[in-house]
Amino acid sequence: MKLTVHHLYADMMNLYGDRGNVISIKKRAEWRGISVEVVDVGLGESLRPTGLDVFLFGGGQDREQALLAEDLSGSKGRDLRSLSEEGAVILGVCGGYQLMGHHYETATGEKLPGVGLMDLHTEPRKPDEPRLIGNVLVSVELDEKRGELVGFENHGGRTRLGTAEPLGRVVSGFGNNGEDGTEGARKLNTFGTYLHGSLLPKNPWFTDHLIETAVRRKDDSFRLEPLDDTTEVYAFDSIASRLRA
Ligand SMILES: NC(=O)CC[C@H](N)C(=O)O
Repeated sequence: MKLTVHHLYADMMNLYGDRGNVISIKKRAEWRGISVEVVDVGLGESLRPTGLDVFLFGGGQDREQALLAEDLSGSKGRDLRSLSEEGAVILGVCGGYQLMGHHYETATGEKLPGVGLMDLHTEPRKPDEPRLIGNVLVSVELDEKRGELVGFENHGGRTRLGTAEPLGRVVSGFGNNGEDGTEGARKLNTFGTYLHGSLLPKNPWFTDHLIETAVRRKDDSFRLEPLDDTTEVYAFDSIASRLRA
């Protein structure tokens, strides 16, 4: 069994160690005997799904996002929309997440078109509003699983959800816009979130959910064996306990 991790714009979208998400998926899959190939997909390059895939899209600043918006406006965006509708596993963080909606309006008022994977859009912060920065704790219900995610957010944009479901509810921090208590978004197996950190190393249950979902598109009975997550749980708890206090 071989899982392909498609790392979108690896060299441009890697704020706050988002590359850690790629490493986390790779290691946790390999520790269960699944071999993993990581494929970087840069500007002008097409997606080549294999049927057992995870697509990862990290965060970046407005400057990078403008370059990507153009790259995503053609066949790559169309391919991502079909993959998302088929139930492929796609995760976007912050700048990547913002481009998964209908549009992102930058701090200077440039309206960048998004891929439209989910019904949401992102507005710029108003001149008197701060950037939303800090550690975040989010409670999440995913199918039959209920859990929490910790991460670090740093964004000016305010995301407003249309019909897209939130990924979770903010326990501490700001989330999508600092107002409505929602964090991230989800449609089928497409996920967007403001949580850097990087996210997946500190939230192993969510990493496993992504791996398991990707494999179960081929083999419905597939289950991951548990791992010893002492280190990951320690990393999670050291932040979550402070945020709950
Ligand atoms: N951290 C990020 O990915 C930044 C995203 C976006 N440029 C914003 O500030 O809203």
